[in-house]
Amino acid sequence: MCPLLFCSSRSASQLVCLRGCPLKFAGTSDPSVPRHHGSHPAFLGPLSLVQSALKCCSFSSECCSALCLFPSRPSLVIPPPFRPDHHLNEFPLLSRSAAGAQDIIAVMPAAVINLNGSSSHSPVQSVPSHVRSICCIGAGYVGGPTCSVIALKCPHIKVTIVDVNPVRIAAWNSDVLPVFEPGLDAVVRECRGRNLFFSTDIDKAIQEADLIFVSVNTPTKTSGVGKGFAADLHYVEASTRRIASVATSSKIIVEKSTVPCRTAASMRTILESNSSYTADGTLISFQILSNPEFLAEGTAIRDLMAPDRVLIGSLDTQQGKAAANALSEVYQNWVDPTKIYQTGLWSSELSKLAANALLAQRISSINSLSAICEATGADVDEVAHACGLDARIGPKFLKASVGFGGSCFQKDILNLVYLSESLGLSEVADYWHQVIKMNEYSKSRFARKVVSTLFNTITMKKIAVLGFAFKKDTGDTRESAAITLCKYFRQERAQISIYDPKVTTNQIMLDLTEPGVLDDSQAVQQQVKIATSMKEACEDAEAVIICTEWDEFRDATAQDWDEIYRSMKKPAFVFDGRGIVDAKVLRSVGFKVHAVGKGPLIVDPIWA
Ligand SMILES: NC(=O)C1=CN([C@@H]2O[C@H](COP(=O)(O)OP(=O)(O)OC[C@H]3O[C@@H](n4cnc5c(N)ncnc54)[C@H](O)[C@@H]3O)[C@@H](O)[C@H]2O)C=CC1
Ligand SMILES: O=C(O)[C@H]1O[C@H](OP(=O)(O)OP(=O)(O)OC[C@H]2O[C@@H](n3ccc(=O)[nH]c3=O)[C@H](O)[C@@H]2O)[C@H](O)[C@@H](O)[C@@H]1O
Repeated sequence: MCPLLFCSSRSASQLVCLRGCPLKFAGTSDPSVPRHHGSHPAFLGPLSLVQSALKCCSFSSECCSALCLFPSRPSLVIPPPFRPDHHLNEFPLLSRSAAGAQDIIAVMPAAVINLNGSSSHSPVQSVPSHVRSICCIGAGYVGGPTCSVIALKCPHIKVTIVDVNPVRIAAWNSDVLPVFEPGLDAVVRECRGRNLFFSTDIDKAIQEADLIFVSVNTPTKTSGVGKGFAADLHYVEASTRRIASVATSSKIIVEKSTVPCRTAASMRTILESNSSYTADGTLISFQILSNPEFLAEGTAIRDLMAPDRVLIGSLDTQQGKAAANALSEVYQNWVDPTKIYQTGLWSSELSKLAANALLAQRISSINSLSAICEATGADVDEVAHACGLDARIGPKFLKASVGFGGSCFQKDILNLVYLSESLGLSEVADYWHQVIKMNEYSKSRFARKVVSTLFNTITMKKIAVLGFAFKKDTGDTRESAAITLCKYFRQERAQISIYDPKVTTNQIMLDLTEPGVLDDSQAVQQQVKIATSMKEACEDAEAVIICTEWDEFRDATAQDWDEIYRSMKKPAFVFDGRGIVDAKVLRSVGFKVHAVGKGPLIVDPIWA
């Protein structure tokens, strides 16, 4: 006899198994069995029994369509959509075994959800066609500035930015914002308290919102499958599950985080598998959009105010398009409609990875050429300019450097490499991986040049590092080339003095300490000193290393450099990793200068 209980539809008295076995149904009088739309479960029992019953019974859309899980609390009812054509493995809760062996599973005779996400039985609440309230999950470098600008440009929309990190939220509510970004303070000052709010009350903000941006971090995985390459999506999944569990009305969910191609499908499965009903019994629904962010740090406000394009990916369905139009309407408050490009979901997701890969590829390309320039006497700036004059190539993003940094280029390319490998496209994976390898090479080549030039040893020598952020006009140090260089100098047992106008001492110390290495933080304290000015950093140093292109380094006068030169040990070297100083001026002051991508004959004869 089949051990599972079946209740044919709304009557607890008609007890019969789908295979016709006689059954007794004990569950319906049990107060812990939830009622859903007034219905009793079609199946009820522990997970393993439900699974075996699902295997042995043929399903019909009339009798059961949704699955409920109520492990410990009867109130935790999570009814995912179930299509009659679903294979058992597609049954989200069962295949991912969100349920434990002892959990009781009920299959409810509820709505039949078809492929388009609409219900053929229960009424479904559509997502809003106009946005009056926005929630942004993730108050980071992207969520904060992006939604602050939306609040500025859309005073009729209430924008609430939420985060699990109370310290971050407190900072957003203070006079010292957690993100340094030119122009951001003014935007936040104008909108905060008007239609812009920062909060840790995530559930309330979710419930109030018509549209939710998911703008959480998606770092490279550091363990498990795909370690070192794949994106860690657990923050995205946690946010999605939270939305599903607390939403009380239909919503547009927008992927703002950079994610691997087809992540929207996973989010959709989670949301649909866990969606609930409104107070009046209508099934709530979600439309998922991809709206990747293309802002660059340091110019975020400018990029957000006047974006090259706004990309919105949606499902090619009526509901999908309607949701995309609702988001487009938000942007049209300040963005020209011709700049808003609507695509399919997967194209939009992939375009973000592709754009970053193509940008980083240009930098690795010019950096590879800078090595040839240094070996031949060519000047990389001249080469870049000459190439960039070709309209097909264009002049931007061809500035040779010590190597690119930032939180995204490396992680997104590694993600693309992983995606290509997973698709069996190993040649494609190798191709993009080379962009990262070239970047690593650029950093190590530069570091080796410093050591070899300083007579093959920097042990106990003072090295001044100017700039620690990964680029100017940001306090962000993620993947900064300065970290790689300083770690290299630490291994060579140099004394390092660092000055950056925006990066805090704590952040620098944290970045330079090897995690898990005993006493390393003390060693860093002894080896690394933080200066409060460029001149202080350079005093008594043997070499100055320019890692970040801050304006104050570029704009230092001949007199400033002369003062620095006089305070340093001789010979005094400058290694310009950003190509920002005038080598001729510095040489006239007395420095030996090495600039990335400048041949020795042009810069200085010391390496000839
Ligand atoms: N930083 C940048 O310039 C750009 C980043 N992106 C992408 O945007 C996404 C976010 O990046 P960032 O803002 O730089 O990251 P971030 O690390 O600065 O901020 C992410 C925030 O999300 C919060 N968070 C994580 N899980 C949460 C949850 N379940 N509930 C509530 N809050 C949660 C974290 O506490 C953190 O404050 C990433 O996918 C990134 O690739 C895209 C374009 C530019
Ligand atoms: O997805 C992201 O996170 C973002 O990544 C980059 O923005 P970001 O990393 O903030 O800054 P970039 O200006 O792109 O600079 C990245 C790194 O490349 C270096 N770079 C840039 C340009 C160049 O010509 N040469 C060069 O070495 C910069 O100094 C920096 O270290 C992209 O430019 C953004 O469009 C994208 O949204």
